[in-house]
Amino acid sequence: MGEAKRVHLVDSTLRDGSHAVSHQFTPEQVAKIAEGLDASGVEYIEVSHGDGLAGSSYNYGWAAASDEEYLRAAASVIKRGKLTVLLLPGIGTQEDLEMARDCGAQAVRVATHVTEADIGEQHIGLAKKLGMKAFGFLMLSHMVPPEKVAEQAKLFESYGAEVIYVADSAGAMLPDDVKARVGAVCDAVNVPVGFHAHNNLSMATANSLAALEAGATYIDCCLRGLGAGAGNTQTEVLVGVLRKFGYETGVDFYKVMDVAEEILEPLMHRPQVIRNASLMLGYAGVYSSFLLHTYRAAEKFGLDPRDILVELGRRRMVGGQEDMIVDVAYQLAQRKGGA
Ligand SMILES: C[C@H](O)CC(=O)C(=O)O
Ligand SMILES: [Mn+2]
Repeated sequence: MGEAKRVHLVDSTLRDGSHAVSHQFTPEQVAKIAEGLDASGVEYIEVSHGDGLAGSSYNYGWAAASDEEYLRAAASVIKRGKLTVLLLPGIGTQEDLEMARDCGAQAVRVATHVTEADIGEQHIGLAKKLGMKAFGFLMLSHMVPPEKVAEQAKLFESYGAEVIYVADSAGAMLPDDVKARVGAVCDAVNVPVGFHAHNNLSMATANSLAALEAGATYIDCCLRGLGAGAGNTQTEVLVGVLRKFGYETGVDFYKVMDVAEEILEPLMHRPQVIRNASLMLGYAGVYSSFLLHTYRAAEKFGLDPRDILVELGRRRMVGGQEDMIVDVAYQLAQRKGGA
């Protein structure tokens, strides 16, 4: 038998997954989940507001506790894994990153829109100065061709990023789209490449495998697939599937299944299924964390959320423009009312 290929897993239940519980995890719950992930052997455990450090706000949804409380809770139980944070330049600041480092975060993923890696240069630089592992994370990578993703990945690499991620934030890609983008990035940079999937078209696990086939070695996942929109690649499923494909994750399959069923599942507000609106997010190629905002706006203005999503896709709206959803809904309602 050949040597198993190593895959690095980044579990984002306590970051992307927080979208699905409206950022209402308590620090005690965070500690329990982080402890379970760590005991299962998960290498990177990401803890932040769904929209990254300092995401707790009117715009992105108030969290039940501060970043510092969450990070300290997780750091107090993580023994083997690396506590990781996500930071969107413009939302999170240098001070937020320093605070995360003080709390014990060892890695940061600096996330920018796929065409805007340049706004991540200072944060990558600071992360390295603080002794943290710095990842560059290209959001909504489906929106541009593979060459453009590769160009932006090279920028991240030039700033010192040690891993570059292709993120299918809207769950809009099919395996060939993933292979084209991940393959182009792998050809362009000399650092490891990762992939972050969303499950809007039920392709998250298949797309994660496609990314590995194209050369990625880091893959994101969340217990029970918890996450924005239709959620992410399901950690415990991915661990089982990767075993069957001959990959080594270092994660104990049974233990991680138990963490999902016994610790995470009772905390979920609703089952993580692909509802029609999430399907529409993938279909229309719209940012996953727009979903709850879209539902709220649809209810407020008496609209079908699918119409709002199609319009958001048509306008090519990007992460950070959540406040515009209400404007779009208002305009659609005006049009519908014949005003
Ligand atoms: C801040 C975003 O939600 C990052 C992410 O998980 C994605 O782009 O997908
Ligand atoms: Mn995501």
